[in-house]
Amino acid sequence: MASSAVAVGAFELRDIDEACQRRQPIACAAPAMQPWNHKLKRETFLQRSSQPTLRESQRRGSLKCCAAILEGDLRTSHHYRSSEQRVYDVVLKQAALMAKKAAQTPAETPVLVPGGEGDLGGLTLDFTLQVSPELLREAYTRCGEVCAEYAKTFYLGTKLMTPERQRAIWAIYVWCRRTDELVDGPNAPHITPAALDRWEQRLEDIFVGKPYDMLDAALVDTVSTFPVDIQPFRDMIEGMRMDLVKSRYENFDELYLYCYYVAGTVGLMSVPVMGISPQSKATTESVYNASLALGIANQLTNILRDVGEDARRGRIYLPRDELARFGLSEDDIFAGIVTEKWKAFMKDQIKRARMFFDEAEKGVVELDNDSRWPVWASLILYRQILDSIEANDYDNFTKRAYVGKWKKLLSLPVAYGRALVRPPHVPALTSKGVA
Ligand SMILES: CC(C)=CCC/C(C)=C/CC/C(C)=C/CC/C(C)=C/COP(=O)(O)OP(=O)(O)O
Repeated sequence: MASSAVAVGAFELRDIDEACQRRQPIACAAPAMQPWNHKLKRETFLQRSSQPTLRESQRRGSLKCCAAILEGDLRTSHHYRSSEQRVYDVVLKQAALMAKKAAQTPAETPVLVPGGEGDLGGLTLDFTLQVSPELLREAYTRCGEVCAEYAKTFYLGTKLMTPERQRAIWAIYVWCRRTDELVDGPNAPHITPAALDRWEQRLEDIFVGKPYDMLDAALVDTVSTFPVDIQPFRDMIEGMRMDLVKSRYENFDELYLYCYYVAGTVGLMSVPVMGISPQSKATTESVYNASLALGIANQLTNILRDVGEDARRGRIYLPRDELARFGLSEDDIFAGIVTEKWKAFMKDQIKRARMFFDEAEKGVVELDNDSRWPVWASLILYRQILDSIEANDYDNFTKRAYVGKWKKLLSLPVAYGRALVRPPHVPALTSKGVA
């Protein structure tokens, strides 16, 4: 990465790398290095949660940081800036790419695709794939079946989207599911960083039109039809790498990065397919930001629901410094006893998860008409898991919080009603004109 000669203002990356080796920070005028502009409320909360305040030196960054961000490489930039700042740079980049790619004509779907050979943690790949329209249809149908099996409610929601959008969302969902299965599925004990590298190479192939199997072929078609960028996909694989080696989180900054990798990325992948309403006056980046917030909110909720289950696997996805602030230690998590300290800690964590849901809600209204309903449905349902943790009196060690069937069913018309709300600031259009 560092040896390529990409111009960064007055510098080139190779100059940057040399400067970095001399540990020489400088002010950087790269376009991605914009001042941090999240909402004050959120920033204050994050500071409370041991997020460092934004110092001038952080805003200026360093040469290496500029280079890493321009390359979209969170792995390199993490020594210099907070996770939220770094992830926000990805949001800005995705928003800019969406605008740029949306203006271009879509690439042709590849017809004859040379295959390859490889080994993915025991799975041997060997083929040349002929992608005919029938095969593609079959591939998408299979993606839909997988989505229906693992994410029923979300699948039902996608049925309200246009056929092109629903199948694209299924293809993305299936890729995420397969990526997750690498570290969480039956083959997980055999998965090594090298296997993840091969999965990433396979991803790169998908983005140049070379699928290894039918499900990949669906994604090849999706990424050539919609302005979807590869970066969030790469970042999700990075999250899996992180999961292989990391089972403790020192502070919220570390946890935030993990949540971005494994869930915030899904939001960024989905927006280009779901589309922003033509009536929306919101900036693309604010919609991306809301989608990121929904991914983070979902993942934080998932973590809070699964504390006991994760502890039994030796994992604690809770900020260690915040536990300490409430007088709690690792041993308390493993002991799994609901104490007053635990309840106070949980209240604080639930509050933060709800703040991310609140931020996400502001963006749903800006999505295209037929995309709002499934997003509202999944948001309302997942948010209710937090209520259920409260209803369980914060016992997430021995009880799994869930949303009952009737509550789930009731959420669907509520979501539908909310989805009817159009983006603000624009008069509602009727068949006779402006109402
Ligand atoms: C809000 C705006 C503007 C757009 C929406 C963009 C989207 C679709 C965001 C959704 C992000 C998302 C679904 C992230 C995945 C988060 C998550 C924790 C999934 C859990 O998956 P499973 O592990 O299958 O869940 P269960 O364990 O609950 O079955």
